[in-house]
Order: sequence, then C-alpha cells, then structure tokens
Amino acid sequence: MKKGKLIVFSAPSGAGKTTLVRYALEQLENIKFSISCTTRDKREGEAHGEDYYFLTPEEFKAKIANDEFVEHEEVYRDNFYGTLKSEVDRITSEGNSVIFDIDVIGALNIKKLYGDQCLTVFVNPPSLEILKERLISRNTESEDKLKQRLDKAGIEMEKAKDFDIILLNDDLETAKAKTLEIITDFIK
Ligand SMILES: Nc1ncnc2c1ncn2[C@@H]1O[C@H](COP(=O)(O)OP(=O)(O)OP(=O)(O)O)[C@@H](O)[C@H]1O
Ligand SMILES: Nc1nc2c(ncn2[C@@H]2O[C@H](COP(=O)(O)O)[C@@H](O)[C@H]2O)c(=O)[nH]1
Repeated sequence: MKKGKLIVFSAPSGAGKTTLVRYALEQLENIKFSISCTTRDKREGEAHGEDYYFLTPEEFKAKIANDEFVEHEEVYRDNFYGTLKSEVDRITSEGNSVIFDIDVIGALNIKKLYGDQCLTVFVNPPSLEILKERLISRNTESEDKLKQRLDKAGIEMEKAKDFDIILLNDDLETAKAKTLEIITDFIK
C-alpha cells in the first residue's frame, strides 16, 4: 500500500488556515484531518472528536506522561495543544494522507521528524492589519485572548521562510484553488 503523506498548514491565528484546510477536506479524497487535543474551551459549533479532542489540563498532562504526542505546545497562555501519534498512525495506516492545522513551532517540529514525507505550508495573511480584522470579525476571542494572538503574529510571520511553501490568503477563492493545487501535486 502507498504510504500516506503529511501536509501541515500553519499560520498566525486568523490567517485562514482552518478555512483552507476544511475546504481541502471537502474537496479531496484520501486526505484526513489530524484531530488535535486542546485544553482550550470549546467554541460555539465545535464538537469533541471532530474539531478537537477537548481535554482537561489533567487529561492533557496524562497524555504527555504516556508519551502519546508527536508534538505538543502551550500555544497560548494556559492553552495546550498537541498532535496525537495515534491520529497520524491511524490515518497513514489506512493509506491516506494526513492534513494538520497547527501552530508554527508544531509545524516545524513535525517537519523535522518526517522530512520529505511532510510538506509544510505557511498561510500568509495580506497584512497584520487584515489579520487583526479577520480575527475580530470571527468574534471568538476575548480581548485578552485576541491580544495574545496578535502579539504572537509578528514573530510567527518571521518563520514563514522556514516553510516549504508560502501561500498568500488574500482573495479566498484564489487561495482555495492554490490549496488544492499544492496538495494534489504533493500527494500524487
Ligand atoms: N481570504 C479571506 N478573506 C476574508 N476572510 C477570510 C479569508 N480567509 C479566512 N477568512 C476569515 O477569517 C477568519 C479567520 O479564519 P480561520 O479561522 O480560518 O483562521 P485560522 O488561521 O485557522 O485561525 P486560528 O489559528 O485562530 O484557528 C474567519 O472568520 C474566516 O472566515
Ligand atoms: N502545536 C500545535 N498547535 C496546534 C495544534 N492544534 C491546533 N493548533 C494551533 O493552535 C492555534 C490556536 O488554535 P485555535 O483553534 O484555538 O484557534 C492555531 O495556530 C492552531 O493551528 C496542535 O496539535 N499542535
């Protein structure tokens, strides 16, 4: 059976990676989403086992102790996120490729582990101002959380050069088309 590949979408919060990853999952067969674990609160419309595995900090720590993560990070203060080994194994063992929506440090750690089997895509917002507008209009973050996310964005943007591909997400339809092109080209 052909070995599944790993496609990692990453970006500062609000750049649009979830939007593009969800679109790719709707459009393409043979790619499946790596459901991460998180300790953050569930947003309206999110479901356990679909968007994330929502865990308590104690449950998350137990998984660290059991060595269940490929990578994990305290992405924002008191909010832990991690990729489970079992997700990657489950999807690749079925012959499918895995698509990830994870932060910049996590993405680069996965690349280090999987090398050429993995493609890293940095979703670039047109500007920090537009990133801020997108995050505000998504209306999911408290003022404090919004500030944490925006404060981190500049440093994250500096890491774009370490990714295999930089994908500009300005016009959404153009970015969606480019997303499909990048993925199909890599997994063919
Ligand atoms: N090209 C675009 N033009 C305008 N709005 C966009 C575009 N792409 C995404 N958005 C909107 O911007 C907001 C942020 O997008 P999304 O949630 O996909 O970002 P994200 O990078 O996954 O953020 P996070 O890391 O916080 O999960 C959403 O409301 C989404 O609908
Ligand atoms: N290092 C990891 N980062 C992850 C993982 N799952 C998601 N994320 C990233 O966290 C931020 C915030 O996500 P949000 O859903 O709270 O907006 C974002 O950059 C995600 O991509 C993971 O398993 N590991």
